Amino acid sequence: MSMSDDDFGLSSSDELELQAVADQADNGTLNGSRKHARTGSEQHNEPPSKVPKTTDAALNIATEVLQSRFKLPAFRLKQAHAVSRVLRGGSAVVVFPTGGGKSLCYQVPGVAIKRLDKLHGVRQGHAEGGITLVVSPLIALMKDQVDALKRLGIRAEAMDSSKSKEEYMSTVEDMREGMLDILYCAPERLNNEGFVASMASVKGGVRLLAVDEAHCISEWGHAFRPDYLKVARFAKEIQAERVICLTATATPKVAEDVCKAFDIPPEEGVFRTPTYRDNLHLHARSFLTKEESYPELIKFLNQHPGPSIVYVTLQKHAEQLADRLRRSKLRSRHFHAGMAPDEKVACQDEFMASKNMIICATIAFGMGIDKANIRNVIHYDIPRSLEGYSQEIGRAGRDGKESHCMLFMCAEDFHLRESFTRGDLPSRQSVRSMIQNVFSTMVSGTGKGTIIELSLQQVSKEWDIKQTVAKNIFAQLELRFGLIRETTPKYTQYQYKELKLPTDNSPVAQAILEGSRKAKLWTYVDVDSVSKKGSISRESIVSRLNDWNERGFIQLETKNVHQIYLVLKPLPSTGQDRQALSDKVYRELEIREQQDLERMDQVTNLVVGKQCFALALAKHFGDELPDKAQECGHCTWCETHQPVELKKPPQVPWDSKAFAKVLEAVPERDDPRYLARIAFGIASPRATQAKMTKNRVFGSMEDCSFATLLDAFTKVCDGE
Ligand SMILES: Nc1ncnc2c1ncn2[C@@H]1O[C@H](COP(=O)(O)OP(=O)(O)OP(=O)(O)O)[C@@H](O)[C@H]1O
Repeated sequence: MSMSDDDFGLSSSDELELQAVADQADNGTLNGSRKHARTGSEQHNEPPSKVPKTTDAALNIATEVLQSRFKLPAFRLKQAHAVSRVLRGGSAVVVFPTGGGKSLCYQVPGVAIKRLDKLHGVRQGHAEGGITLVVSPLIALMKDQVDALKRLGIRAEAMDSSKSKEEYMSTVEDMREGMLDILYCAPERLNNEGFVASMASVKGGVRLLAVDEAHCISEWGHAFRPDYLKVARFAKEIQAERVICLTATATPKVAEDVCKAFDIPPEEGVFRTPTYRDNLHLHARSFLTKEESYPELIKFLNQHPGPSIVYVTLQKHAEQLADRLRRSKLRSRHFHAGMAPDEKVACQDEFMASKNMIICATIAFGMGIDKANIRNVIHYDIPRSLEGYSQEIGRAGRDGKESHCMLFMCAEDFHLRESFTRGDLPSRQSVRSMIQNVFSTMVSGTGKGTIIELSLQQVSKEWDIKQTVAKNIFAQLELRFGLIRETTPKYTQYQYKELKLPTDNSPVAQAILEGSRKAKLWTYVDVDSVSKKGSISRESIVSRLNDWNERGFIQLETKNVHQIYLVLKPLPSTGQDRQALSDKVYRELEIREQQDLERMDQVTNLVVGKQCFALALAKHFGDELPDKAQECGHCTWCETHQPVELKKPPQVPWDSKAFAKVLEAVPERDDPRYLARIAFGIASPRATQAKMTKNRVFGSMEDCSFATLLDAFTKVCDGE
């Protein structure tokens, strides 16, 4: 089976976001340049003496807010501990399982902080007010949260790219006037100079900075995003009084990294609740092929009726499986981020109301779904990591009733999983050449005004480096080496698919419609030329497009984004220095690949291990079973005391004919990874451009291990 970028449905912006959070990212240790935010009283704008000290008063107010505003009777799990620490001015890390109630840990303080000020008679006048800022990577979830808060009468807003200029300005104004309690934004927003400046001058300051999906900060996390490290720097720059980091999945190492990034003392500042849930029965089975596993899936679903989620890796497989289940007389629908917004909503609504529906979905489904009676969560394909697995099974049985989680290990799937991981690491030569060229040809200006302007899309094409990886290389140059600093990007090209565009006779709408180029599927808008032609500001055009997108009239995508980096230090100028820098960057990318491969092994080891699944999972997160029990009593291991045996396809002998054909089809000998990827069936910008993904040799050696292929092609390229 071969894989291409399209398989991941990267056409849809929220899948991009989700994928970025969920998929293995690609960068390395950035410890060297970590800048620490101050915490506790040291971090306050107010003198420490004015910080409320009595826990009881803080907790009383928090409970009062919980009951009167949020209409909930009492805190649960360790919510009260975390809220109380935050209200006393401390920073915290909260590790609660999915649906554990993390949001309340910052939402309640977001309202209670100001009441507490009043009670203690502090911050009257000038410094009154302030806001709670929430950094969250998922725009769709942000909107849901804001709507829910508004319904409760809490002054909340979100700053996302779909905001029109007017809406943006009105939110900024509200902030200035101290009219806002909670503001959500995406981490990318922190690269926007205007936003950082407005946060630094918000009336009353940022009282609390909440960082959602905080595991993205850690290089040990399954979804490391170097951009996320900028949140720690940002916290310091805007002098956030205190910070609360929230995640559902943090191994001890990840929690340690998050603590380090924000100077949170691990002993008092980390609030963790056990992930173990005794109503979840964890099962696993092993198969050679999907044809073998499908009848077992049907059997399982028939034996365990009730609302179910079946997770698969690729969008097209979600569609195909749902279709197949329907043909097997099961009520089923697919869900993935490539669907139109109203289709997604309809699907979710139907699932929420149903008592027997099966959703075949990619990982895009589930976040924000608060359905208590999901009876089964099935991984029909191998999950990407134990963190992902744990998060996904956590959606089952929130009502506490018996629920079943089945993991199918299918030998056929390993190829796709490995392709994901192997597809990220570019060749060393690509990274060297990219850095060499960027530093010599894309730098402009002098002195303080020196900038690097580039299009990641072009960089990616030219040097055969995935865009996400290229972005991470620049994040390394920024955070680890302090050479550059990313600033507000520039968009030059927008494109949209019409969904149901209403009549809009406004001059700006007319200018867009008349000045755009309509192709079969997409309409292309060159913002600068439409602006010139129609004498309409760039901002009005962009905000109208965003408005249409927001209302579901169009599906909007931005193209030709130009990344702008300010140059902070003299860049290495000799070829030798640039190469040394590139090699340091490359080393980190190699480490990421290794970690991602290990993550896959961890999933396999859970299933084939001679240990209770629930215990092994708890241990992975630095936890244990209640009363130090060694067995849960109802997982596959506990029921059989036999490890699941991994089915392995018979070893295929080395196919020298296929090897020769690859060499014949690909004349280049400059990059063994390029050759190995083509043989293995992994798309890359260079392969796509050379139309190699359509060539017969693409994926022709997928039965070989990638490492073996790499070895063989390296020998050829080295002339051995
Ligand atoms: N103390 C409480 N009492 C009753 N309901 C609560 C309490 N805390 C949270 N909830 C409810 O639990 C549900 C899940 O909460 P929330 O969305 O904050 O979880 P989460 O930990 O952020 O989950 P996820 O990891 O999926 O984002 C919500 O419906 C919320 O209202």
